[in-house]
Amino acid sequence: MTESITKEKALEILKTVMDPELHKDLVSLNMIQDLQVNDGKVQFTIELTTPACPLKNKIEGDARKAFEGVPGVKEVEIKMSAKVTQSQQMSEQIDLNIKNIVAVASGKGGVGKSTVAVNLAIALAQTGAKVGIMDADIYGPNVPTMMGVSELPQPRNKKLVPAENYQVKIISIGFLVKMGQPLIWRGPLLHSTIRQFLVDVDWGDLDYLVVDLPPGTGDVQLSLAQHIPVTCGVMVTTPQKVSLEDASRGIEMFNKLNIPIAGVVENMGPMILPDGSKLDVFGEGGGEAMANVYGLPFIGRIPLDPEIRKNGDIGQPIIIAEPQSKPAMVFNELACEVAAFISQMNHKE
Ligand SMILES: Nc1ncnc2c1ncn2[C@@H]1O[C@H](COP(=O)(O)OP(=O)(O)OP(=O)(O)O)[C@@H](O)[C@H]1O
Repeated sequence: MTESITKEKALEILKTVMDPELHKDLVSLNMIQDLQVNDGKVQFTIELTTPACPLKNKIEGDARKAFEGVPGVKEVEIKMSAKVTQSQQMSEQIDLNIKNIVAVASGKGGVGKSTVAVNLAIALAQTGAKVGIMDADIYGPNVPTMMGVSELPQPRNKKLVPAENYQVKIISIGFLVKMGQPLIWRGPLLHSTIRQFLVDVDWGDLDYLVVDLPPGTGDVQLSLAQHIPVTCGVMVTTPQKVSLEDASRGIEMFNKLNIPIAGVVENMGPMILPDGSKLDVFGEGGGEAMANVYGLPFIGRIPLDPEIRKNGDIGQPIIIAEPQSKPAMVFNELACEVAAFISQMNHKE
């Protein structure tokens, strides 16, 4: 049987190719975009940190060489492009007093993205930071329910005033639509609403704004993330294969937008039963393995726990309702990881 080349194998190979200036591999540096492997043909784009990269030819040559003699590789097609930092461009366009925007995303619905966003926001606020959460999930804006708020205060000075609970300021698309009433969000309406959520909301000064993106990695999510000056992303997945495949598309979405990823979170891992044994529902470890393949930090494994659902439903996130529980501790560590990632990023700039 002849060996065939897979996307995972191609990524492993690209991980051996170093950027000669940054002394890190191209995958960890998020320089590999649009990787495709079909019938022995490997295609990808190398995105350079600066358009006038003097080492462009060397990087391309090294990447090509890495595939030489690899079984199953028939052809290698490399495109070179240059990075434009979306968030930098946009911050200049909108005058914001928000220091850092963290976008929480998932490849598909129901994996616990909002749960992670809400608990992350509260954990960050509990460290003393000024925090807001923007619920941009047009398909299921459930942040208000999870945060225990149902309406916005009266506007002030022609600006929307966010609701507030657990020291977190809250804005949600859910405040604009009646419960259970579907609303078709066409692109321009969605974008103007999101922009309004940034510009026309009296956020005050914020250290962190956590954004709960709609699930998925299609055009809606892509253009939404493009309309917000995102500092970094957090990818939420469950451990099972289908969810992981969707999550890897999510990682590629962030890469396409040049948004650095603070890490991957695996939610709904094995449930810990009262006798200490584990009940495996969706599996375990898939999120961490995926993070490793993409050279990303793995920043949290949250077990499946009925208390998370119960407390979410009554507007008391687990980090508030049961601060000593295992999931609450994981959320605290997750918040530390995200904050550390951002401070390292800001340090580099
Ligand atoms: N680790 C967990 N253990 C038990 N229940 C959980 C866990 N994580 C999330 N849930 C529950 O699963 C449901 C879906 O979670 P959540 O709304 O956070 O997911 P989502 O990915 O944001 O979904 P959507 O696609 O609707 O945006 C909620 O009822 C939530 O309380």
